[in-house]
Amino acid sequence: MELCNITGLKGKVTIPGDKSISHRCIMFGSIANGTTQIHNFLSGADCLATIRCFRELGIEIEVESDYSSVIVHGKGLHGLSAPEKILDVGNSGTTTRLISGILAGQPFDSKLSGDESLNSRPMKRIIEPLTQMGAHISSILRNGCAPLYITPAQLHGIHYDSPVASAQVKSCLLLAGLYADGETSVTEPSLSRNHTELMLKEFGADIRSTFEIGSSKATAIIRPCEELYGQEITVPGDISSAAYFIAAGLIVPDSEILVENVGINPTRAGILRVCEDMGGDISLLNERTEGGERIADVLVRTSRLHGTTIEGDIIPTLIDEIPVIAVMAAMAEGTTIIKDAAELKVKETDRIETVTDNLKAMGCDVTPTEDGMIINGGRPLHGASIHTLLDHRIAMAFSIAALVADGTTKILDSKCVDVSYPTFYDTFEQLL
Ligand SMILES: O=C(O)C1=C[C@@H](OP(=O)(O)O)[C@@H](O)[C@H](O)C1
Ligand SMILES: C=C(OP(=O)(O)O)C(=O)O
Repeated sequence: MELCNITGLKGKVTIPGDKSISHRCIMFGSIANGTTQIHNFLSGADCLATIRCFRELGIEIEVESDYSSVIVHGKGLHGLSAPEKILDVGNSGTTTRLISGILAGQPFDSKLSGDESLNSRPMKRIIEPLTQMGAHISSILRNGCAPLYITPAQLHGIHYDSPVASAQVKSCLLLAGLYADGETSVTEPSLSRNHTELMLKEFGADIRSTFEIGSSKATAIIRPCEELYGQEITVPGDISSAAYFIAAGLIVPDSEILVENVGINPTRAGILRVCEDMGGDISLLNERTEGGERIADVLVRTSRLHGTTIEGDIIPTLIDEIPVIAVMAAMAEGTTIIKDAAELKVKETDRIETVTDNLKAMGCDVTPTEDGMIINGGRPLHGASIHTLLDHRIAMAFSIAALVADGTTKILDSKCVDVSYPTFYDTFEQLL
């Protein structure tokens, strides 16, 4: 994909369904009794991997040709059947870690494996606590990564003090907790996205959250239950996808964009605070609650941004948006410091490296650090070849950078946007 400098992005865009919520609808619907009807499902490759895995586990999942409606014919907590082949989790960390929690409680063997990037991401973070619960789960190559092999075991409830704020680790253990013989609780250093807690409650699970006063620690507690019940769910637009249009509206000269239908759950919406902190002209319109999730339309106008510091508890609430926040920081006056974000190193790529390498290639003054980066913004960016290394977030973030860079920017392997936002470039054209 080749892109160049433009001005005046005007109009409105509607954001496709949230990736995290779409995954969970399929998973929870599969182990619930009755049907789960999903509207506005995200047809990104990651969520299609989740559908593929649950079909392989014997679940009938009907999809409209445009995925506007998906129906999951759940078979209850104990209704999955043994897969005939290795479960292919593609590029999706969420599929891998959440499904492992469910598979650990099944009376059959399963193996799962993904693409090269997925199979190099750390799985010890779920193998260790699941093993503490009594699960039989191992890394087939003994390198702490997928492919994973899971065999039947009786699970026990544990308390797990997680060293990382990770919704995938938390959700994996909570799902395993559905199959345990007692209460399971997970404490994380600060609250990560809480869709699992909100949605499992709607499905009828006995789950609650507690927060330590005077500390940022958060604990989610689940007790095994008899059954879950199918739901009708409308998936809110994904704030992680909205982020590209929010950033474009703020940094492309003479722009005004209304980004419609954005999920603004506080555990996801850190980017909105950062835009405000950077001096962005951003407002929330038409705020509403649907299916327990807060939603709004986000209006952004071109703004003179300035640098900021992003650190601490806000990091888990914007972890996937850091690549595009870094692009905004490159265009902002002054210095932006991003720290406490070492988790970036274990995403689809090492995003500290991919973001800083590509920003440097465009002429930005940026220094990678152990847990983030320091960006001295305000220098003009120039067109470059962007090495996405097949990371969808890098492709989209640098497509936005291309709009404010001199000359032409070439996004290599731009097709990888399909992972989370297959219609990204089409939506873009609506604003030109
Ligand atoms: O639970 C989820 O749906 C996700 C959790 C986050 O990962 P971690 O749990 O590894 O932080 C995030 O980066 C990912 O895109 C989706
Ligand atoms: C990290 C991401 O996803 P996952 O962990 O599910 O692969 C992402 O979408 O940016």
